Amino acid sequence: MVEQKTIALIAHDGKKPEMVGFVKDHIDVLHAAKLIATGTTGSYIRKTGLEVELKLSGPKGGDAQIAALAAEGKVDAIIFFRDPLGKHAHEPDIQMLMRVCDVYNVPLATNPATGELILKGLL
Ligand SMILES: O=C(CO)COP(=O)(O)O
Repeated sequence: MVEQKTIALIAHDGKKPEMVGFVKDHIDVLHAAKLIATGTTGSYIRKTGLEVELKLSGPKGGDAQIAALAAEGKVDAIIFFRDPLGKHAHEPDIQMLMRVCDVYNVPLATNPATGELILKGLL
């Protein structure tokens, strides 16, 4: 049996519509994965009908929770649509998540084009 992949989905507020569009465009492949998401992003993704495990909201520690899972080898890829035009109180957590991905060689997509390549390679 092929092992189910775990994918984390995260989007800043300015990028949530793009994340929902991305999820809808790839809903068939995403059905095959175990999905986790930061709280608010996940609540939007649920509306597409996909099952997703919700972590805390990003600013309340959700990015840190997902980073911890990545460090433990429990996440196969992270798709994180950051808003490059926004300012975030939890910027240290965002940087930490990206750093952990580099420390542990976890695939990290920060835009839909890369997200698509990751899904093609993984699922
Ligand atoms: O802030 C986030 C990522 O840094 C996303 O968190 P939410 O999905 O809870 O909005």
